[in-house]
Amino acid sequence: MDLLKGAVEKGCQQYPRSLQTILSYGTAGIRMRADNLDYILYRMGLLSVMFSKFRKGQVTGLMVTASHNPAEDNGVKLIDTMGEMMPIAWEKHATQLLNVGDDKLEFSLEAIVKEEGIDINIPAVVCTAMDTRPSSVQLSKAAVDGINALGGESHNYGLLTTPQLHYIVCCINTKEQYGLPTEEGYYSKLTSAFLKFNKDKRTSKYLPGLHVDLANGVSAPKIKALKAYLNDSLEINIYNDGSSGKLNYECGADFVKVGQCPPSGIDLQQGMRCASFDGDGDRIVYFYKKKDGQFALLDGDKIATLFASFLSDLVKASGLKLNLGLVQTAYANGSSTKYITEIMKVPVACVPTGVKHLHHKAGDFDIGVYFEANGHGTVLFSDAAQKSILQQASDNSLDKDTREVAGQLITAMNMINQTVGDAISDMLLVETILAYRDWTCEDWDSAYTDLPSVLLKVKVEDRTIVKTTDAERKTTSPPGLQEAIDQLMAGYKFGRAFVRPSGTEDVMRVYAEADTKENANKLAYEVGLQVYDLARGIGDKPQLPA
Ligand SMILES: CC(=O)N[C@H]1[C@@H](OP(=O)(O)O)O[C@H](CO)[C@@H](O)[C@@H]1O
Repeated sequence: MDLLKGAVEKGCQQYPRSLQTILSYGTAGIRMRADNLDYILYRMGLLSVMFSKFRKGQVTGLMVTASHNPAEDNGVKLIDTMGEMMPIAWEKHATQLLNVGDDKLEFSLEAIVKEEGIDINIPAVVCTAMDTRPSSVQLSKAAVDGINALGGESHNYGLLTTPQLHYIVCCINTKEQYGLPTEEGYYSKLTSAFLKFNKDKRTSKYLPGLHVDLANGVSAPKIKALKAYLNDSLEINIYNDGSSGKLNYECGADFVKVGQCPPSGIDLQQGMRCASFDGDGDRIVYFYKKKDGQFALLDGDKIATLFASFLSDLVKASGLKLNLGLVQTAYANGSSTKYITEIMKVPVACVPTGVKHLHHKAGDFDIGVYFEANGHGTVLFSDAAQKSILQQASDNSLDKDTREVAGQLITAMNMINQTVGDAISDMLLVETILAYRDWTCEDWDSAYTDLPSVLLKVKVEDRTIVKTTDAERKTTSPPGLQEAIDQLMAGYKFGRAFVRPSGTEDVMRVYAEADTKENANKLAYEVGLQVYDLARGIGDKPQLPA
């Protein structure tokens, strides 16, 4: 294993492991806090080469991207696109490889080779990309050094959104069946579908103007590039483009969703249809001002129901027998789940937090729509579904209308980035559906009314003592916590609450919803106090949300 030895020796000299490191493989990839982050990227470079070899030379992707939390300046999120998404089974390797000391690195690599039966002589290819943080340049270099040190071929795509890198990796691995493996290929695939669907649109209520907050992140240059392909069929007004302002600070999807308010920079007026992306372009939420002047959020749940109802109408009209399902997490608003199951009659699955869980589950359906409430999601079409839709569209024995509906499904499929949740692609599909139905935001929002909900964070000594089950909706430890939550929930109309350790921050998250905002706040606060008391809280006790 000279190759391993060489890679380890070189790497440990140039990128020695930091002594102060906190690492975990959480909901969104590797979370890290260290004096020098470079060594982590170097090791991820090594791991992505291993993965490419494991996949018999298929291309792997490595995205250097920041946390959605602007307060965590020293925290970095690293997403391994690994073709589609890092398989959950490989997370243990990532955690292990990143946590061992320099002296154990070689041993750790050998263990992966052995356990996964990797042929080390197979050539490996890794595509890298990064977001706009100044540190990304240095971090990408370390990743590329790691890739090259293990004999991997690296292709650096520079600045991309996370979903763009996923798309490119997928195009390469499918031998361009999915599209052309370039940024231009990406814009061209998505926008051709958008223009095709919207070419005859005649709307009176829907107006093509959209106001988009880009979180001062990498989507800003990308949306500018996209606009050139849209021929003014969608007017996009850009805010928070990074020319001033800090990444995700007082802007972006997370800020808008959690704070239930517009981002800084947008002076929200009635009649404006707005959207907020997150920093690396994989989440989107919409918002607008209601007639009564209230701020209204159209979050991932609302986007999911919009997509599912649209696709389900098309499937019904096409006569195709395809099972369409929706995947959510415990954070989905109770009203959305009720609406989907009882009114739309679409099956719903609930999985643990983190897009990797939703993505995998969506594969159980012919058409699987998945979204986290925070706006992270997409739609997957099974191979069989794609085949039957394509067949139907070209079956001349069928009437023209039926063939046309199948054609519309194909166009929608081409607009969707099926590799991962993608703010750009989701935005194009939302706009298409609103135009198709000639809907305003109010029309879209009227499907169901969200129950008031609230999110709290509680600091605890050790968040790993809290264990959950039932897709994180119940705790099994510490003893007594679930019983306490059950009792509190019973005291509120439509009361629902759960707690789980965050996978991206060093906190416990508390979620509560109830019939009124005041009750949701009270329930979250009371549950927060129980977490503080029973799970060894530290620092200030939770406060009643304002
Ligand atoms: C309540 C919430 O929004 N949790 C987010 C957040 O994870 P936590 O494990 O809750 O810290 O970040 C993840 C990555 O972006 C995202 O997948 C997830 O939905």
